[in-house]
Amino acid sequence: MSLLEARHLSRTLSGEPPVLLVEDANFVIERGSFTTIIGPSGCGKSSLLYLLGLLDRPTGGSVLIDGEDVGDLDGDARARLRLERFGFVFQFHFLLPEFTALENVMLPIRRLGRLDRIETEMRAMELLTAAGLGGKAKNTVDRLSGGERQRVAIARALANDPGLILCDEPTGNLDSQNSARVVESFQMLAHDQNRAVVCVTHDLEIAAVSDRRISMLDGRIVQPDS
Ligand SMILES: Nc1ncnc2c1ncn2[C@@H]1O[C@H](COP(=O)(O)OP(=O)(O)OP(=O)(O)O)[C@@H](O)[C@H]1O
Repeated sequence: MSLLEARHLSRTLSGEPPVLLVEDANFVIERGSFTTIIGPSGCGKSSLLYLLGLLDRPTGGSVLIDGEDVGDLDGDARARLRLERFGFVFQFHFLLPEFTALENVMLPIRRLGRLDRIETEMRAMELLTAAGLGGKAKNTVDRLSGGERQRVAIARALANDPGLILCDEPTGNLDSQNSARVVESFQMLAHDQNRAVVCVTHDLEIAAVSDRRISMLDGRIVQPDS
């Protein structure tokens, strides 16, 4: 059974005329795979990612997680699923700048509420150490470089051990060295840790090293399995 599936997935914004963001997307995402979503600016890549991540609701079709259609879930159930099953990494990291790296990674663990305070701190510290930031865990985010911030954002995305990592232009603000490091970590998360990584990107080098590319044009998928 696939981890994530888009089945006739569509999103239209009502208006005169209506704006078609995503039209009839069909694909499956398997564990252990690194997938990129590519295509020209405005073709609907982010819109598709938001649907997959339950950050937006489709106007047609469905998203399935472990074979279950999540369309009927209410907002609270969707928020819970996001917290348990997904990690998100965006171009702008959305970390809390006045909090330390450690506190930022601890936040989603505390929100899920399965670990006590000491376990939460240990888990967050483990993730930061794995990201090469053990020595900077107590730095506030505004005292970290762009590359370090994005590594904290990845550690935060992994906080609750999600099977799915969804990213939107995660290297958009990084130089080539930091960008390569982020991409390596995505490959490791997919191939060594058997998670699924789905990444919207303009960067053709990242697309080239991904296992699979989903190409979009004008809201439609044009090459589902290139
Ligand atoms: N709330 C909105 N109202 C009107 N149009 C919108 C809205 N949100 C998105 N769009 C339009 O929908 C289209 C798809 O947007 P989306 O952000 O998904 O594209 P994208 O491929 O991710 O673009 P980029 O690569 O530039 O980030 C674009 O033409 C955008 O202008």
